[in-house]
Amino acid sequence: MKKINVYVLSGFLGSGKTTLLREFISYEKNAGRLPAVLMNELGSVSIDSDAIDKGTPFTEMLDGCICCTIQEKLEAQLQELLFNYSFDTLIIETTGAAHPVEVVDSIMSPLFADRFDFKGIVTIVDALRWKKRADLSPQVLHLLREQIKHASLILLNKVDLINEMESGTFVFEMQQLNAEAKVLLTKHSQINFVELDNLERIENKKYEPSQLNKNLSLQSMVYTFHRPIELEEFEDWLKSMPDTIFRLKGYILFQHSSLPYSFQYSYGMPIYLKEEMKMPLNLVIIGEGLNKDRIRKELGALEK
Ligand SMILES: Nc1nc2c(ncn2[C@@H]2O[C@H](COP(=O)(O)OP(=O)(O)OP(=O)(O)O)[C@@H](O)[C@H]2O)c(=O)[nH]1
Repeated sequence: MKKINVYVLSGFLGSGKTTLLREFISYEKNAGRLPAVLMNELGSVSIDSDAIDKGTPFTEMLDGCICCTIQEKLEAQLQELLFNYSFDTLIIETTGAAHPVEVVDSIMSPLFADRFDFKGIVTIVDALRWKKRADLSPQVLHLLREQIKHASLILLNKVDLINEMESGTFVFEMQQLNAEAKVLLTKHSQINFVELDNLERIENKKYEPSQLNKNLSLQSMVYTFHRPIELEEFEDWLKSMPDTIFRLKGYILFQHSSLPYSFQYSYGMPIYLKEEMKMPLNLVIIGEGLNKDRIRKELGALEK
């Protein structure tokens, strides 16, 4: 039986993993291969699954964060996929808060290691976040470095938001952390996917997941809107948010429109896209040491 090629997409919250995933799925299909997707999301409601078209085998692990049971859950998901579908490529999008090596350990489980050919970890780095990394807590910075260190291919993404000199410096910094991986400069995670055919697995690098998990206090919450809100008031709220809120995504209904907007926010960049149908008005919020009561109160006040 031909083995299934497995790729792990890693990278911090909002770096561009789902953007890459979408293109990767199309590339595989155009090459005549059937891809399957396993998504591991930090939030307890699904937002990114909209990126996957209906014909693609797909399984999702919600709230699958950095807890000690991640491997068990992942193994169950992998088994479910293998049992229910036949496919040629498996793309695993890890939560931005995950250590990619933990995910790789699950793929290597004796339960099905013979079915998989693990190709490597692709790590996407948000260039703007890297530029401002001094603002991050030591734990988050450590996670970012680990994601870079264990990659077979590194995409320094969002280069439209930095200048050329910064790009050069950052590539050098990535290479200092990981001399074996190739570093590509990308916009919207656009790459020549032939790069992925030539990936070489990088192994035997030390990592200490238990220590990482213990100290990292990333949390997520979901706020469900019941009424439309004012765009301007929402933007004021965004500006008042602490820097430790890293990522927002979901659907919001504004007073000026009868249909909701999909909303994405990472590193100071809000993006609104109008939807064509009604969506559940859930907003996923991810950050370090979230003050959930306060956030609920503030968003609640926008609904009045
Ligand atoms: N300016 C700019 N924005 C980008 C680029 N790539 C992605 N984005 C935007 O960044 C946001 C996050 O992108 P995603 O692909 O959803 O990131 P992700 O890593 O999957 O996010 P999580 O799943 O929450 O960790 C989206 O609004 C993208 O449109 C880029 O190269 N430049």
